[in-house]
Amino acid sequence: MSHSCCPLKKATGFCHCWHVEKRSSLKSDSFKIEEIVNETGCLSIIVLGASGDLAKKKTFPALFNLYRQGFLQSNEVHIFGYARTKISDDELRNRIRGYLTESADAKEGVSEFLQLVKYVSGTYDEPEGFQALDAAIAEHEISTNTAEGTSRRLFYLALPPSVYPPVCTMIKAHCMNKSDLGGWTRIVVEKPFGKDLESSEELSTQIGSLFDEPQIYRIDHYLGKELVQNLLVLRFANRMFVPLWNRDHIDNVQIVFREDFGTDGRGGYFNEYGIIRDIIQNHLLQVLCLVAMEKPVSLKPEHIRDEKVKVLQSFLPIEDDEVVLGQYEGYTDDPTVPDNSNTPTFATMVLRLHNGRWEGVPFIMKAGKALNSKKAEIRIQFKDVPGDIFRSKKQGRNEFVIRLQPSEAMYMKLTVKQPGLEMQTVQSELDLSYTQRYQATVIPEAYERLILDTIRGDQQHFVRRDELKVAWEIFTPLLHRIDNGELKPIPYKAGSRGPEEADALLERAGYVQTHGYIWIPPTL
Ligand SMILES: NC(=O)C1=CN([C@@H]2O[C@H](COP(=O)(O)OP(=O)(O)OC[C@H]3O[C@@H](n4cnc5c(N)ncnc54)[C@H](OP(=O)(O)O)[C@@H]3O)[C@@H](O)[C@H]2O)C=CC1
Ligand SMILES: O=C1O[C@H](COP(=O)(O)O)[C@@H](O)[C@H](O)[C@H]1O
Repeated sequence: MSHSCCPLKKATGFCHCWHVEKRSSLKSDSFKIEEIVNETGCLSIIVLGASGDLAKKKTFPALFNLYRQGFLQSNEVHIFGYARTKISDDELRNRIRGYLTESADAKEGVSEFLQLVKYVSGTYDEPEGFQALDAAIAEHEISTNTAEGTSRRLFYLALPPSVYPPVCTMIKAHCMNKSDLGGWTRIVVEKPFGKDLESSEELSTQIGSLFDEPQIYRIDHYLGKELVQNLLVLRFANRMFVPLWNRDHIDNVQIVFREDFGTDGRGGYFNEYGIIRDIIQNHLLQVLCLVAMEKPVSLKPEHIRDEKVKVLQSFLPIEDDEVVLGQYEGYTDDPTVPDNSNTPTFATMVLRLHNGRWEGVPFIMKAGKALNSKKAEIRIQFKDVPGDIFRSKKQGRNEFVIRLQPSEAMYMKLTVKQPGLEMQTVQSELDLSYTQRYQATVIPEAYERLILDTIRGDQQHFVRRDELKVAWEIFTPLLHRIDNGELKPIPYKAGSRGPEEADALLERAGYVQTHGYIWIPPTL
């Protein structure tokens, strides 16, 4: 490393500047699940609902990033957009172009990538559109494959769940992989998968009658986030956490999602679902499973998903007095939202597990839109030190915080001696901030990682049917009470912390807030 920046080096022979070294680390080989084989040959990715919000903001950008990094090869892959909107190939390309890259070095690839994208227009419940789609895919397969080529077809349903059944029926009837020489047909379905236990089971049965479970990828993009994927490693590859991760040491766990904007033009969708179905029943519950589950037998997808199901089966019913709902003022100004809407845009609730590891430990789930900040994190608060000779309890407890976004980090809040002559204690932290520690690493977008998993046939980070069923069992009684108007959201100001009653619930559940200390993400 050159130390020419240091003015004292000449006099002392040493550099006195601080440098953040770009250290190489000891890395293990990446883990490969034995059954997953790297395949080659023609790959068709079909984005259904290509005219929509998710497709332009997440699906196409993720595909572009995979292409840019060489995971999608131009001699193998073709991407098809499909929707009812009547637009040309170029119109679709122009719609998505602006979402593809922010970095200058990636600009060149954009036009090449867009040439791989074609558009087919059609309805979701009639054969004609799907026959045209099948013909377009087949044409690509014939032109790409050598005589003995395979055919891999990935259908990404970026659509409202209400159209999943007709779309799956049409795919099954008209668009399946036909090659005798190998390949597959897979479908990716988005959340929310149903509205309650009954509708979700109905949807699962309909889709299950058309596709086998290994062909269905129920995506929950929180499972593709870097720090969520780190949870298994953190918990099961670090000896120091093993004795601490249980009811003997942990007082409470919080899993928090906050957004500083409202429903932003998605009011019609959101009002039908609400914050519990949109965020808590899927994203936060999946995170909770990874925090609470036992060590799986191996990293095989089925072993991991078996452990998640056991956690989900251990929940006690949610009590109404452990739920606070909110709705931000101005939510019903959206013309697609009825004035008398009872839909919560905020919820805090306590979930309780009835098992040996977690009995008595509240898992506090908190999610809200139009709040005063945007972040998602897991906050594990430890119990007080018995016989605390420093009386440091007043300053705050040990907390292990996993910041999922923004500024990915994990930090451990500790009580330490305040530097100086006095014996005083102060709250501080051990901090692993990703922007600082992994400066040269670009953290992949969740969708990028998960789409790559679907191509590779890795189901580890996708939700299995029985997992989904138990997830709905937990929330359906509460959701029905809200839908029936038995529980009402409390109004809160947009840009606030949410209803004050939520803080009171946190306190009742045992969370002790640290006063006068805040973690600040380090800057470079
Ligand atoms: N947007 C987001 O940030 C996220 C979305 N999701 C999920 O992804 C899926 C797609 O979301 P999003 O893109 O926002 O949805 P959109 O409302 O943008 O719908 C996508 C496309 O589906 C078609 N469509 C819309 N409503 C209907 C309808 N009632 N009947 C038939 N077709 C319809 C439209 O295409 P056309 O009219 O051209 O056929 C539309 O462009 C949903 O399941 C959503 O919950 C999940 C995570 C985040
Ligand atoms: O699934 C959804 O997630 C987004 C938040 O995703 P994030 O990756 O930005 O945290 C949320 O805005 C949306 O309402 C919901 O449908």
